[in-house]
Amino acid sequence: MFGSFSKDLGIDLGTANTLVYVKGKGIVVREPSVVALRTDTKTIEAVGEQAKKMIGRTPGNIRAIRPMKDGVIADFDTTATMIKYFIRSAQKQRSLFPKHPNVMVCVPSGITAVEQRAVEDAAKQAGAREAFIIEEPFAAAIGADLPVWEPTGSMVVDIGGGTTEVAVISLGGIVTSRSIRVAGDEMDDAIIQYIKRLYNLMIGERTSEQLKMEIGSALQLEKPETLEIRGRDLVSGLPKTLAITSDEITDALADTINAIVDAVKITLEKCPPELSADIMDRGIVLTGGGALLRNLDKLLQRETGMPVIVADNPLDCVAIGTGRSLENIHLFKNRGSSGRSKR
Ligand SMILES: Nc1ncnc2c1ncn2[C@@H]1O[C@H](COP(=O)(O)OP(=O)(O)OP(=O)(O)O)[C@@H](O)[C@H]1O
Repeated sequence: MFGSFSKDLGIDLGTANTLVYVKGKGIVVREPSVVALRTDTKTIEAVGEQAKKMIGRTPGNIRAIRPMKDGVIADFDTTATMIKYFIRSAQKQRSLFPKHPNVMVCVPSGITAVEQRAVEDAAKQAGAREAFIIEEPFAAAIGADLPVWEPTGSMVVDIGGGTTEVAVISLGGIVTSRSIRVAGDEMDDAIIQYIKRLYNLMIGERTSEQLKMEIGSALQLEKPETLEIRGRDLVSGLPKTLAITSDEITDALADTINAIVDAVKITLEKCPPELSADIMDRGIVLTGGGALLRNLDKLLQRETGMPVIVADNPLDCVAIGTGRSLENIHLFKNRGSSGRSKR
C-alpha cells in the first residue's frame, strides 16, 4: 500500500519561505511565502519571489500579502492558492509526477485544530490525494539528524520568520515545547522602530532584513561593521542615506533575542531531568533562518550553560525533515499527526 513514496511531496509551509521537498530529489522549490493580489479584480498577480519583490512597491490596486504572517493562516483562500502554486511548480520540474501525490505539510506547533484542518483542506484542494500534518519542531529535529525516534532527549530551537519553536523530543513525540510568535519578522520590526526612534528615518522591511542579515549580531562584534542604507526622512519627507553600525543592530535586537532566550530557558526548566542530561551531552540544536544570526549560539550557550550547535543548512532542516517523514508515513496515518505534543 505504501509502495513508493518517491513522488510524494513534503511542504514546509513557512511564514517567510515555502520549500517543497521530493524524496530522492531534495528541495525542488524554495520561494518566499508571498502572494500579490489585485484588489479590484480579486485575482492573483504573482506568487513567491515575484510577489516578494512587490512588497512595499505596489500601486493602490495590488496588495502583496504574506498569508501565513504570524505563524497562523491569516487568509485561507490565499494560502490554498499559494499551496496550489507551489505544488504545481514542483510538478512542473518533474514531469513524472502523479497528479495526486500524498502531501506532508509542516505547520507551526502552535496552530489550532481548526487551522490544521484548514491546511489539510488547502492541500487537498490543491490536488493532494492525502494530506498529512507534521509539527515544525519535530520536522526540524528530523532534518537536523537528531535521533527523534529513540528514547533519548533532543532539543531543537527553530527560529523562523513568524515563530520560534522550542521543543524537547524523545521516542517520536514532543515531550515539552513552547511556540512564541517572536522570530525573524519581529527582529526586522525592531530594527525599523529603532532607526525611526533614533534617526527619524523610515526604512522598509527589506532594508531592515538586509541590516539584520549583513551586520546583525546577538553580541557586539569585536570589529564593528557598518552598512549604508536608504530611507525616508520623517522630518523633511525626503530620501536620505545613513550609515548604521552593527552595535546599533545588536542594541535594536536585544528585546527580541531576550524573548527567545527566555522561551529556551522555560522549556529547559520544564524538561524531565533524564532528558536534560541527554541534552547536556548532545547540545541544543538551532535551526531555521534565525539560527544564522551571528553569535546567537554563543549568547544562548552563555545564558543556558548548555552546548549550542547551529544545524547544517538551518534554512532547509524543516523541509528536509518534512520530506524524510514521508518515509514513515504509516506512523502518521496511525497517529494523526506525529510529533504531536504529549503536553
Ligand atoms: N543570515 C541571517 N541572519 C539572520 N536572520 C536570517 C538570516 N538568513 C535568514 N534569516 C531570517 O530567517 C527567517 C526565515 O527563516 P525560515 O525560512 O526558517 O522561516 P519560515 O520557516 O518561513 O518561518 P516559520 O518557521 O515562522 O514558519 C527570516 O526572518 C529571515 O530574515
